[in-house]
Amino acid sequence: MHIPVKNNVSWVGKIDWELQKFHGDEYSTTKGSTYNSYLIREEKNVLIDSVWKPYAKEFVENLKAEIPLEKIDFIIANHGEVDHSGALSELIRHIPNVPVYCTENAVKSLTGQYHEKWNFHTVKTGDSIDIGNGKKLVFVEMKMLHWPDSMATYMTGDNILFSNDAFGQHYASNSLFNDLVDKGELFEECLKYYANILTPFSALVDKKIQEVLSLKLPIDIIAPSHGVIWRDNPIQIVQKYIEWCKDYQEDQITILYDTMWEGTRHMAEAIASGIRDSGCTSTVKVFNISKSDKNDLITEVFKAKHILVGSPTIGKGITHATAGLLEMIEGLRFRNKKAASFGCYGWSGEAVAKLNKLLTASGFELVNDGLKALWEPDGTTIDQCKAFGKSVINP
Ligand SMILES: Cc1cc2nc3c(=O)[nH]c(=O)nc-3n(C[C@H](O)[C@H](O)[C@H](O)COP(=O)(O)O)c2cc1C
Repeated sequence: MHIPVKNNVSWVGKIDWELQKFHGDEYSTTKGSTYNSYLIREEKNVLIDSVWKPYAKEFVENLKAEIPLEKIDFIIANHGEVDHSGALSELIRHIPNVPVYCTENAVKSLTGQYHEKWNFHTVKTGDSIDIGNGKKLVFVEMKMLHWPDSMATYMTGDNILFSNDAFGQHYASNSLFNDLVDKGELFEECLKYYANILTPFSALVDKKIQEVLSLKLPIDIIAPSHGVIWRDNPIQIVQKYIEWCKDYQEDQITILYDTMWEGTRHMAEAIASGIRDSGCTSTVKVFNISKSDKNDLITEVFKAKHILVGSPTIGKGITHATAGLLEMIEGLRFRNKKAASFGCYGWSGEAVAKLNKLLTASGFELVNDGLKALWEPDGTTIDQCKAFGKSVINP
């Protein structure tokens, strides 16, 4: 499949309607995804990135229909991850000497994964290659956004920023352009992507965006490596990233709990009603950790100014779903958020102390020592939960 992007640039990627899980089971892709590969046909023919490995053969077959493979002058590998580089082995088998432009770190990641000797040409920020017709490809290293090997490629003349994973989303669509898809769905996927993948690198995102904006390059199109291409007011997604990278929060309180026999759910709901009854106008959301999509929960943590986490005590600890979510939360290094914990227990009641320890280690400011309820909460305990909710918001 080939979709024109602008002038001599076309999309030659893959729409993956079936993808439901990404990075193993680490990221839920309920709206599928796309692997965006771009073919530039100026005096030089250039391929930017490829597709995920299972689609390598069909990618190369489709590419052959576009251009005789030996006419490809350069490959640009903006990022070594297998969802973008996965068809390169198959392609380079047909054109073994084709120069592959990438960062020094990408030579390591590509060689580490494919164990093949390609004709690598390493580039640094500001390096460029001439592609004829007065146009150039200029490289910008994007170290740790989101791998050490990442970079973006800017095409002069057509003013296209091939941003790789930055500004992308896991969102399968035939339409492929931001002005042709549902805006609500699109921004939801962008936010989910930022919250789940880019949060730990927010300081770098901020620095890199300022660096690129200071170059005052005209940007007509931002062409990421997943999801839709930003051609209608592309700067809108850059502005969103500028908001998101600055310890983002909305006026929201997110309550996350798990339960075996409903007691901790009753606590969660009483805490939520205590917050609401206190006259607090913030959005309050309550989620069962075991029943919700973990990546959506991460997005709700990203949006929150306070999170409250509840787990019953099991085996002197917390439930496995709560532990799994807190492990994800720790890795994402959220900043400027407050937290409190709660949970039911039967005899020893270690869960709240454990939650407090994990939340503190993840950078949350604990607002109190938490609330434990012995067995199923009775009326008095429910009142305590309501008061607890109120006190979390107004300590
Ligand atoms: C498998 C299992 C292990 C448990 N282990 C502990 C424990 O180590 N310490 C404790 O205080 N309570 C323990 N409990 C009791 C629960 O914490 C108690 O039933 C609590 O009220 C359950 O809350 P829930 O209704 O939110 O699931 C255990 C319960 C189960 C089912």
